[in-house]
Formats: sequence, C-alpha cells, structure tokens
Amino acid sequence: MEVVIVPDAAAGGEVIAEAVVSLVRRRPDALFGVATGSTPLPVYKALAAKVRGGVVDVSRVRVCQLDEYVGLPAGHPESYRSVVLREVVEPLGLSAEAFMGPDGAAEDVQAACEAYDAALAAAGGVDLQLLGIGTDGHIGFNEPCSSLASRTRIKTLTEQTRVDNARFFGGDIDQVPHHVITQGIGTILEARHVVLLATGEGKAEAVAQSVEGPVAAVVPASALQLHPHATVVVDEAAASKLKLAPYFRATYAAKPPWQGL
Ligand SMILES: N[C@@H]1[C@@H](O)[C@H](O)[C@@H](COP(=O)(O)O)O[C@@H]1O
Repeated sequence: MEVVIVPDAAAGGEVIAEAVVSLVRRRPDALFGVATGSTPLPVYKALAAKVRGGVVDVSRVRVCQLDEYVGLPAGHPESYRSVVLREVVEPLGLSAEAFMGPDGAAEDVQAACEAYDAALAAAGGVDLQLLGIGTDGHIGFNEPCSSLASRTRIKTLTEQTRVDNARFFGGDIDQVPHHVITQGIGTILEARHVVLLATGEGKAEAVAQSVEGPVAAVVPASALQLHPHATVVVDEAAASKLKLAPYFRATYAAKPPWQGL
C-alpha cells in the first residue's frame, strides 16, 4: 500500500487526476470506478479541467458507480446515479451510455446486485476504482463488519452514516434511505488499482486504523491492505494520526516522477 500525503484536498485531486490521465493514455477505453460524497469532487474538477484543456481525450472512457441508495424515486437529485451523471459524466463530456451503475429502484434488488457484478466483469473489470472513506472506515457502503469477501449486495446503513449523509438531504435524516446497494469489498478488491482519497481531520482516525491497524472487517477500508496496488491519498489533516507519516513522506519524495501512482 502506498500512502501519499498532500498539502490539501485540491492537491489530492490533482495527483489522482494525473493518475487517471496516465491510465487513459495507456488504455483509452478504461473503466473508471467513481465514488460519491464530497471528498472525490476535487478529482473530478481537476480531471474535467484537463479534458477542457486538451491534456487528455476521455471520449472512450467508461464510468461505473460504486454504490447506490435503495428506494429513491428515479431521477432523485441525490441518487448516486444522478450525482455521478452531474459530477462526472457531464463535466467530462461523456454520454450516458458510457456509464453503468446498479439499479436502486429494482423490484428484485438481489437480482440487480448480481446483474451489476456480472456487468462489471463483462466490461472487463474496473481499471481504477476511486474511493472515499466513511468516518467509521466504510468504503462504498460496506459498513463495519461487512465480509471482506462480499459481493455487490444490499446493506443497511448505520445511524452514523445516515447522520453524516443527511447534509445531502437538506439536513433531514428522515430523508436518508436506510438501505443501499454497494459493490462488495471482494468486488472492490477486483479493481486493478484502488485509490482512496481522504481529507479533513474527521477522517484521521479511520485512515490510521485502515492503514496501520490490523486487517479487520470492523474497519472495512483495512481490506485495502490485501490489494496488490492500493494507493491512499490523504491531506495533512487526514494524515495527522499516521505514526508512519515521516516514512510515507520520504518514500513519496524519493519516488521517480515517471512511476506515477
Ligand atoms: N457511500 C459514500 C462513500 O463512498 C463515501 O466515501 C462516504 C464519505 O463521504 P464524504 O466524502 O462526503 O465524507 O460517503 C458515502 O457513505
């Protein structure tokens, strides 16, 4: 696992956008797994600026969703489908056909989950999966004690996650669904490169436990320790509880630029 400590969220966005650019240059039709929440927004902003500036051609890139609320009406502005279309697909100038996600409004949720795992595999697998992290260490919507081998499935949100996400629903926790579909931890670990971005002091404890604690289902992001190519990008605040921060800084400073993330 590589830990990259950057000065702030914008720098994190830039570093990861560079990694996406380098991926797309190698593989123009890359499947880019995107996350929601506020943390990844600087990545999408930096990437969209590069696309507008002609730095990279993303016209063949495909985008896939990490997770979704269950039961929000189609087109709800806070469904993750709407968010990804608004924050990623449109700014990058991609068509809706380039985008895939689980169907949170399906009658048969279990069948929708299985269909999504099958669709990801049929698409050749995810090349780079971007992740945020919940204050309780969740990735996607894999709450604590999710199986480290889990596949895409329905989950129940913890009270803490519903409180954290209420800000997207006008601060009204009653509007936050209880149920979600999320790529499983096993599904996420199948991506060829997993990049987790965490910013702000509120994520420092979850980051420290995920990076330096034991691999444990109670801290879902600790599963990234099992991945052969996992990168954790943190700003100074989110890095503040990492005991090995000096080592991570020295390693990154000594890294040859051609190596990328
Ligand atoms: N399902 C999403 C996660 O993918 C995201 O990482 C988390 C943190 O969000 P934020 O980045 O806004 O703190 O929120 C939600 O729970």
